[in-house]
Amino acid sequence: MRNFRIAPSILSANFAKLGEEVRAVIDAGADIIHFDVMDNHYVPNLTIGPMVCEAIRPITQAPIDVHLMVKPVDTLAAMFAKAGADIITFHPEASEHIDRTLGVIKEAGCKAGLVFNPATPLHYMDYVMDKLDMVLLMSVNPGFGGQKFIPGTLDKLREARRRIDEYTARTGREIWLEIDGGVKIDNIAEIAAAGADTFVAGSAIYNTPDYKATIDAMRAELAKVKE
Ligand SMILES: O=C(CO)[C@@H](O)[C@H](O)COP(=O)(O)O
Ligand SMILES: [Fe+2]
Repeated sequence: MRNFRIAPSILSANFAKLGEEVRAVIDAGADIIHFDVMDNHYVPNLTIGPMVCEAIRPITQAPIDVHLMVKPVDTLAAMFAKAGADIITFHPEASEHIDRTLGVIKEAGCKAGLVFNPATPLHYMDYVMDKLDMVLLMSVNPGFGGQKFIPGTLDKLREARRRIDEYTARTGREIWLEIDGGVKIDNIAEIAAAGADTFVAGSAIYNTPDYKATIDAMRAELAKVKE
């Protein structure tokens, strides 16, 4: 049985009380804080930077998973590592030198990952598997919370799971497979069955009145998944 991790995206949190919102989802049983960084260049939206990461760092011991939707990547990746990020992922199309960017993140002491948009082919991971700690598949086009899950992502997840399992069997190294966009209580089991082990959920958690009830319901769905 795979370990399943739930990663609320603070993009849908109430920014007027962000610290409380981070604490609330962790107290409600979440495993990871997903931190969406958008630059109004690589994606048409603008969110939060390293200063906000630094501000929430003392609030929780849970890993902060920084999803960089920015171009260029390297300078900001280094700044987020300094600000206390644990995991930093970026979109391969946004980096001129993917291997170098992965190196910048790893040398700064963080776990590194690549993010695949719905139409981005998985071959970007081929020659850098040894530097990857996470593969993140977008199940919506990046830039906004609250979008609908793109069903074609399920086949892509199965293919990513196959590649990661083959790599792990060969090397003994684990790579997390995260899914991001439109994850809800009613589709999380199907997404897990297709291969994901880490589930970003923004609106599905933060737009509900009882975060614990929502996270418990997600875990109950995950408990039904047969591998
Ligand atoms: O990276 C992104 C969007 O670009 C996400 O992390 C969203 O924040 C997920 O939001 P929901 O689809 O779960 O509402
Ligand atoms: Fe994200």
